Amino acid sequence: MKNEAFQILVVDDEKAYSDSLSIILRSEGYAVDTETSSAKALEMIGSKEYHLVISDFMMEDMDGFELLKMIKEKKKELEVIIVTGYGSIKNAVEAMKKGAFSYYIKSHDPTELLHEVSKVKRIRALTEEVHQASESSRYLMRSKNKKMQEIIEMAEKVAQSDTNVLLLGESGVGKEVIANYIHEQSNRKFYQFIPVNCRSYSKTLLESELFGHEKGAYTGATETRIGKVESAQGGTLFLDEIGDATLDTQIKLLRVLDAKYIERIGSNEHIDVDFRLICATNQGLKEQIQQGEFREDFFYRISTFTLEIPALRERQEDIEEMVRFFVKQISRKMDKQALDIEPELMTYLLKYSYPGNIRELKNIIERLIVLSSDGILRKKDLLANQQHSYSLEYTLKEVRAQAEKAYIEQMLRHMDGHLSETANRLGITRRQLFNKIGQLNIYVEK
Ligand SMILES: Nc1ncnc2c1ncn2[C@@H]1O[C@H](COP(=O)(O)OP(=O)(O)OP(=O)(O)O)[C@@H](O)[C@H]1O
Repeated sequence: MKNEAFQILVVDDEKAYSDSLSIILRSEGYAVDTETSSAKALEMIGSKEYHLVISDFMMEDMDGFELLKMIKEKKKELEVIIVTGYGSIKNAVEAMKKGAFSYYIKSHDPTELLHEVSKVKRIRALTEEVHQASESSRYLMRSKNKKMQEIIEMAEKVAQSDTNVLLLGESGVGKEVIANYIHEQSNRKFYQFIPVNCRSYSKTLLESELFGHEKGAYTGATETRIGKVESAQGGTLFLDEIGDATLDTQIKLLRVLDAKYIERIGSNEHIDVDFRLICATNQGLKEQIQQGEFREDFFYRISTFTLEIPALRERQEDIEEMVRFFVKQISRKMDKQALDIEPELMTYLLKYSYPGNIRELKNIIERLIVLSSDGILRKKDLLANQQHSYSLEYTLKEVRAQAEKAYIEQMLRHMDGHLSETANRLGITRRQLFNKIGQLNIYVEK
């Protein structure tokens, strides 16, 4: 961040002093506002994005402790440097214990203050970097689960070689996140990580997406286009849902892996390619081989090293931290203030089975944040507004069961857990309701 983008608010009821401080700070290029009243300063902090407040400790309308406390309540991450006379160093030290960044003694050399300001700026830049990394949808959160820890360790090891990797696991468990992690840990990290979802394209389109085409290669090919394999030059190609590639496309990929060159569609020119291949699937490739839908030779070629990522329900020790992580990540993205999680909601989230895995957990949190109007995430919002968007791997029977379960739970809550009334409203007998509660594993609040 350039100094001009670093916004400082100087608060001092002695105007002459705040003016002279602001001249010094501006001479270094910082953007500075000054304010003589603490109450006004608080208003300004609420309406403008400051990076630092430099505040006098003794002011008429509010003492430094109180102002510091109110600033930190409003904006926890906003740093405050306390300015004080020589006589009240003890108070300034106390203020640091309460969250001030540092203090500056009025009679000292102003370069001391400038030094502190540049420290705040540097730390700010570092935290922003960390935030940006953890805001990426490719960020890999560490795990407390033993199996997951082993997988991450193995991913780090395999990253050092050029081996092809096959990632197995249900939808939403983080296969793409792991593939990207392998790339980032490898020497290929200076080149690109190129993901392609084989399910998103028809056969012709997938091949053109992978290998590119020359202008006029087929109807609609109005421009020469570079394929993803070429874009992954030097880096990593990630083929998601590889089970959806047709036998023809599999042969072509196998040839590329052997010969290490491609031909764009509509051209005979050989273009040398060098990349690492990571594939992923949530289907049983072995069964597909038996049914003749997947080539055995291709399977062996892509699965030199296989990692099976566990479902979220098998790593329950991670759920609580993940919930807190996504609450922070998503609320920052949506520009919402810190949010609290109601304990009943956490209990529910810890018990839930997440058929859609981490993606589903993330979606649930996002929905809760949108619905929360008072800074608290509540269980009732989740259940009352459950949208019926299902991951595309259920049978109709399973979807029906989920919908029934959600509706019965909603009615039970509405009827304050009164079983006969609930059965009545649902148009079933009490006995049928009991059966449903058992079959669908419905949670009845006591
Ligand atoms: N370890 C993790 N830390 C933080 N976020 C994660 C982690 N694993 C997965 N996610 C998040 O969960 C979501 C699903 O992850 P990802 O797309 O990698 O799953 P997938 O297994 O590749 O899914 P699909 O099979 O449907 O392609 C993403 O939004 C991703 O950011």
